Amino acid sequence: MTQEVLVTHGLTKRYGNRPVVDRVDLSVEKGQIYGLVGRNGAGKTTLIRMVTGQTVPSGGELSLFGASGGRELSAMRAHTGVMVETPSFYPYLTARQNLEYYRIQRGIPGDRVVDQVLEEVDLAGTGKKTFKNFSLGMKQRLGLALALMNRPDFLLLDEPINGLDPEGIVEFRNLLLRLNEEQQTTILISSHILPELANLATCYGFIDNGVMLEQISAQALQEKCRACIEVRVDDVSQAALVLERELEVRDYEVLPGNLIRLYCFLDQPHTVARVLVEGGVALQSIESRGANLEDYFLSMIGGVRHA
Ligand SMILES: Nc1ncnc2c1ncn2[C@@H]1O[C@H](COP(=O)(O)OP(=O)(O)OP(=O)(O)O)[C@@H](O)[C@H]1O
Repeated sequence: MTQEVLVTHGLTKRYGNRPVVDRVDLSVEKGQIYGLVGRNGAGKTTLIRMVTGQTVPSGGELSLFGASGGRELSAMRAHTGVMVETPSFYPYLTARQNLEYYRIQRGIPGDRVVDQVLEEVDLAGTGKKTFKNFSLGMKQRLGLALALMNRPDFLLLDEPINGLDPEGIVEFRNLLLRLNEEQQTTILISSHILPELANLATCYGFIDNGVMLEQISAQALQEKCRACIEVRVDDVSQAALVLERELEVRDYEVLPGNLIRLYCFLDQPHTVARVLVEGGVALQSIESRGANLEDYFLSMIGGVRHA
């Protein structure tokens, strides 16, 4: 049985008359790593802030671990860990001293937790190094450590990878995968760069202008973004027949606009072209397309009319 950690129905936030989150339906299941993808200003932070209780919704419903209102919902928020902006740490304190400060301030019992979370984010060895001398990657990992201090079941991270170098991205990604695998932490992570979430998210939600455009599993997205040969022909039925008969092609799909995508013969577009022409098909264009998540995202938001 799947267990829903977060569900929203028609969740809306308006500033003045302008909806910045507009009737969003979203669901995050236990164990998922949910990638919330959208351009700057799409409404990701506002959405996350409504879940964490930092922003009051203008409309719609929200439930966390099955609790949808009042005290019950507040109690469930105690099971979440949040990293919305890079938290303000003291520049002249070490990682440990900074976390110890927040532990006391938040009333989290036992000082062992500080060492545990530092270990988990690979900062246990930073010793006397003070925060001002940390790399951006280390700063982000310290932010994550802070979000982990209350041992959350559900982590919400707003653009934590933003600005990290490729090595920092890999480190952060591995950390989240480890948390997800070893501690079954459910994670919602936002980004405006879809490929940053590749090999990490198990499900994606695409948001633009406050509107949820699509929720799709990582597997389905990979399928959609597979490398292919795209051919435009005068007669798709005839072309499909020729490809099946002459090349025994089975892995293909027919799209609107007289397009066929082949997921085989990727290194032989000339063979595909020749067979089609010899089979009496008028070939209008043939193109090899690489797998590209970012193109998919851009084509999707490009296709939406902005009000
Ligand atoms: N307190 C506020 N008052 C008015 N408008 C706001 C407020 N907070 C956010 N907005 C607007 O809401 C829209 C969505 O902002 P939000 O920060 O949620 O987007 P985002 O997807 O997180 O983008 P970014 O990555 O740039 O933060 C933006 O146009 C922003 O200017």
